[in-house]
Amino acid sequence: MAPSGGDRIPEAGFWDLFDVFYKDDDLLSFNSSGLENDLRKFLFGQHIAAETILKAVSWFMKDPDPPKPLVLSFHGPTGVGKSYVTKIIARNIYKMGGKSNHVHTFISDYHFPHTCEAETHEFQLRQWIHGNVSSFPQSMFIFDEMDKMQPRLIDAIKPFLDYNDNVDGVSFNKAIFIFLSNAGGHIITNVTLDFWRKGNNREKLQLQSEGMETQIFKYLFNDENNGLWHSSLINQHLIDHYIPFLPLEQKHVHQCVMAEMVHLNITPDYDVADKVARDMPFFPEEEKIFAVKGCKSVKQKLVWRQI
Ligand SMILES: Nc1ncnc2c1ncn2[C@@H]1O[C@H](COP(=O)(O)OP(=O)(O)OP(=O)(O)O)[C@@H](O)[C@H]1O
Repeated sequence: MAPSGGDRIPEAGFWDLFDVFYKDDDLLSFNSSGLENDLRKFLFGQHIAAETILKAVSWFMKDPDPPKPLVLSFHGPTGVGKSYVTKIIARNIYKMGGKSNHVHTFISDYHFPHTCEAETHEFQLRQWIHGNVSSFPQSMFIFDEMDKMQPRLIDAIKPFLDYNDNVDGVSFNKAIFIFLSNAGGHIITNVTLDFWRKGNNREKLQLQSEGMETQIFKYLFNDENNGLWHSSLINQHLIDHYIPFLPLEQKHVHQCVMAEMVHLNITPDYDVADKVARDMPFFPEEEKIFAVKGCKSVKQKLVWRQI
């Protein structure tokens, strides 16, 4: 009964009815090499994200007494694997992976559409998180379109993210919070493009290259149009890692097509994958180096070819 199932956040107290379902032990014994293998095998073209996520999640999962919950903020253009990687993380933590009752996904526009109901949403969101963590401390909360979230709601979850022994008798220090957004995506794209134009090997691009991490941080700190700016999450340093997802090139889209063929039980065909990848739109106008939609709609293109 997580919001990811398409349900609105229920009335306060509603989750008490489901307490019994949260008693099951859905946790896997965490193994960092399992996560490493999955990231290496299934996540294409995201060496910075893969490395940072592996270190952050492994360190956190192995700590028997973390001082605060793990808070990750994923940034990047569309279709480059931000949501996808949350599933990879989830399946290395929970037996039921992303379908676990302990993985809760909130989509700003869907779950919190009306500013006028902010007070109700704020209350329900707090209740939902508090209730779930009190039943299952290792819960995971994913906030999609975080930059569009009302600052008031972001501030509502702040006490859960901080260095607190407990909030109303519940410790949140074993929970994981992941924020997804396109905020800062243009900075990541520009840095990657500059790097490419200088003839550098993409894999040599690092979090600190061209001050990328600082640039993202500064942008979030200064851009009045994104919800994070208005909240105090950034200046109170409650986010542990800002993780950039790079724009994908044609070879990565090709890898996505090959993976999707396996997923769809189609015999993988390198040439067909090549055609599908080439058919996707690329930018900038002159060089056509990055996929406009990343690996989004690869599945639709493939299915379309099968009809
Ligand atoms: N780097 C990648 N490696 C492997 N598959 C990928 C990658 N990026 C995207 N995909 C595929 O494309 C689909 C769409 O990607 P995803 O939903 O993760 O994009 P996103 O970065 O969250 O985009 P948005 O910002 O628009 O929400 C995924 O389900 C996955 O199948």
